Amino acid sequence: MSKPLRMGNTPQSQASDDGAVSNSEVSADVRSSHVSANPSQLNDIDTALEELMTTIAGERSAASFACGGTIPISKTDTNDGANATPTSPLVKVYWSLQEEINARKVILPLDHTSADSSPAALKQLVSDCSPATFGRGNEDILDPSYRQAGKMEPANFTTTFHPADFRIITLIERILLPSVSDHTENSLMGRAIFAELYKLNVYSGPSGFFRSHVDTPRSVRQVGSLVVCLPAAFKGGNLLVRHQGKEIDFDWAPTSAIAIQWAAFYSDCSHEIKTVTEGERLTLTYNLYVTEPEHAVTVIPSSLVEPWTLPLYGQLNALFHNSQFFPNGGVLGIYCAHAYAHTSEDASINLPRTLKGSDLVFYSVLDALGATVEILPVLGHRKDNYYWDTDCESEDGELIGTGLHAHRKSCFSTESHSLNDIVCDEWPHERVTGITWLTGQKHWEEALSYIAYGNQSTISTRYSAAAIFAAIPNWEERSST
Ligand SMILES: O=C(O)CCC(=O)C(=O)O
Ligand SMILES: [Fe+2]
Repeated sequence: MSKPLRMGNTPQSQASDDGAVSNSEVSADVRSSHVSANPSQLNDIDTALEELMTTIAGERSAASFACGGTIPISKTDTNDGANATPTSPLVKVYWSLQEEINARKVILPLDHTSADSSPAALKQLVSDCSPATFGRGNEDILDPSYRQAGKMEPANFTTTFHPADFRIITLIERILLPSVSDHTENSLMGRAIFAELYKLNVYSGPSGFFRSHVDTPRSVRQVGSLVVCLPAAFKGGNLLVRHQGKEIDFDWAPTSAIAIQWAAFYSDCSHEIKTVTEGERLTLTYNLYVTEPEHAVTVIPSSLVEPWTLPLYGQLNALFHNSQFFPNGGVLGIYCAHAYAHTSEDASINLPRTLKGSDLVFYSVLDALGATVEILPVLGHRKDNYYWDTDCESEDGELIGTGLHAHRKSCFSTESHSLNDIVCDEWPHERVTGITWLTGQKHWEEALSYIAYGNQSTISTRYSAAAIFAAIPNWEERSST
């Protein structure tokens, strides 16, 4: 195989937001679906629906500038991820101001059963906070007419609550990340949200508040903020988040004593906290960053998982260092053990990024050892009609796609063309011999459909299996690296 391995095609970029719909397409359906209303109601509904369409189709979608949720506290349940509605155990906060040796502790919500769960413990935490400033330009300002709150730095406290345990970060990725950049960029780069704990804040009744502001971005990669409201009773203190003329009102007071509540929003949203009239509104704030784009081929960043820790590494490394193993180079192949939609439109975006289990290990280890690794489809030998063109199978070797092709639908028929010609024209491939296969085919996807001519015409389909190929350099090259 003379350097047959190359990366697949990059598909065309897609619409900027998932599910975006064109206004004109939807309007017709919408109008015909409310014929019994009176004309003025119709106008109102039409206007509302048009606004809705604009919201949904919006570039940086106004439909998804904020999101939030509630996690009830349960004294007995553990969060094992099995429940659809997860609950949180009591939240412990430990803190220590610099000179102190022993950490102090409060258990929330207060249930008065121990000193750690008493109002005095919470009061201690509040009094150990220092006045919270806010950013204006490049300065940190202390202005009680703009913000009345206490703060503690992450260096001085720790908590048993972690947003990732409740899949909050995953949800934020799914809701807010798609609008940060377009779909193709997000999928291609394997972007993720990273939450950095920024502050513990307390807004105390009867006068804690924070006037309308936009958070100061801590880096160009910051896309938003996450606020987690710990379970402690308070009244007032609504968080209002605004974006493009829309406002979301997070009213956490009614369940403040029995649940953790959270909100996340984009960095460019202005927001404010209304006055806390009673109690303590205790929050953890996090800066949300979008992670550095991963190089499309770096499936496992070796800075995060060292390839030598993967069990397959030892075996393959020994082979690489053996002069008898492929002295003149060669190609190892495994058919993927897991099913991937490798003939879907965005297959070449999603693979190899979404490889799993042994496929991921094989790919990463060989990549780390210096092989050229690629995922390509192999056309199956399935014969599903009488007029099968035997030419197609008479030659040696595998029909390997030149890239991860989307399922092709040919309008050619075997009445006028040989199947060989149809495959050659419609499914770009190379015929490759000499692959050392380590596994057999497991999963098939529709690769090429065409019109098969028999007693009557039918649509016939050939299937492909995704395989990982590793081109191993010859011994001379291997021994010199
Ligand atoms: O506590 C909140 O709800 C928001 C806090 C906030 O806006 C901030 O810390 O910048
Ligand atoms: Fe803020």
